[in-house]
Amino acid sequence: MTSQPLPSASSPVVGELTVPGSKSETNRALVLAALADGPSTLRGVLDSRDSRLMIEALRALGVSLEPDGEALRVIPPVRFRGAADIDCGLAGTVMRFVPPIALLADGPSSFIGDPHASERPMAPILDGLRQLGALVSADAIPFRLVPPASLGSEASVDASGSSQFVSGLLLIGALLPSGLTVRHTGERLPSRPHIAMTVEMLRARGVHVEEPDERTWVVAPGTIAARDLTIEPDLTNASVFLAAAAATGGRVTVPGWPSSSLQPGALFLEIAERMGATVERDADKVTVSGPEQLRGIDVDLTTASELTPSIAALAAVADGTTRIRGVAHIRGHETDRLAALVAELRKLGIRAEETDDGLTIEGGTGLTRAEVETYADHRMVHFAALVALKQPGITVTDLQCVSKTMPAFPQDWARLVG
Ligand SMILES: O=C(O)C1=C[C@@H](OP(=O)(O)O)[C@@H](O)[C@H](O)C1
Ligand SMILES: C=C(OP(=O)(O)O)C(=O)O
Repeated sequence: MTSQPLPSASSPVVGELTVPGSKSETNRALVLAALADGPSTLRGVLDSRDSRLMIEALRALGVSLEPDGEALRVIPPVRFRGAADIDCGLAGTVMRFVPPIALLADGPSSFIGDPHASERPMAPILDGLRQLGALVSADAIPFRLVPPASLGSEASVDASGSSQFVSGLLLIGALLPSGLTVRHTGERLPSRPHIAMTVEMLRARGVHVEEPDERTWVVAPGTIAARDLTIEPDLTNASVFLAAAAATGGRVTVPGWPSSSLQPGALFLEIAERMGATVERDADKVTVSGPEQLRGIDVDLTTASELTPSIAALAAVADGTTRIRGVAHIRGHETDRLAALVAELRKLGIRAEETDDGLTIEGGTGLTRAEVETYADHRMVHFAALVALKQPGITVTDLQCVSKTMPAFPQDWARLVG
């Protein structure tokens, strides 16, 4: 694959940009519409590789998903049917949210994915499905799942590797005959806002979910009410464009920012402020303005680990040391993000170290031109695009992998930066 040049910013980045729907909310809304008691109409649905994989996976299981003007009409089947070779790509939400649905199907299903998908942690959720009665052939992709004749109601999982193990189980809990109790057995639990998003979206559909303590969720048996909804814009993707303003002393506005959101991308605003940027809100518009020079910070990203590659890029151009903590589990994301970021920062001439649960980055020393490797990870493109603003001649190996969550990223970036 030939590497592609990324634009540098000869002047501060200034502009306004609307971003498409949230990956996390889209793929939950699709699953919940598929499990619901009637048809749903979804608007603002993200069109990206991860959402297309989810749509195809649900279709394979018997769900009807058809365009209805700008919206998507989802009609659940009377009974899910087992399906062969359901492709998860590299999508965590597909590989962790669809196998629980296959537990409810009339026959076996099998799951496949991209080469790196087999490296992503799956054992805890597959073990959770075994506790509910399934026969599962392996502990990683590819695997085959045979649903049981009678379904259990309790699963204990160590979700320190991914919050999606808890979310995936909770999504089907109401449709199990006795409901579902999920217990997290591990020490740490990353990405709690994503679990809160799952719980809130279930409650919004009439499902009774209790959280008796911070490691237990109890879902009552019942139906999941069909619901029409409009998906929020993806705030993690939006934050990359806001970060362009922060890095260059520019000014970028994103419209459509929700007044409150469970997306962890919303936390970018306070992190940018701590690094020296200014954040303004005017109705649904958020504007970030960059300072003359960003400053390094000490930041715990346990709740918002998706932001790590963008914050690492800002850290590289900020004065002083940045410490990113609480993200050990991102070694199991699209790639080992801690190793990837350290390798690529060093290529760019930046001193960076991996710690037990994060990164230390010595910023502000200037960058050298380099070819940044993406490791098929869309957020490594975000990292590369941000550092490239500050150093002409930076290229990236696989720009197209941004299609995982935002296919229009290259065009939108060129328009804003160019
Ligand atoms: O449930 C979700 O939509 C997500 C949960 C998080 O996963 P982890 O808990 O594995 O970090 C997040 O990083 C991922 O991008 C999306
Ligand atoms: C970790 C991510 O994705 P996934 O949903 O595949 O886990 C991500 O988008 O940063």
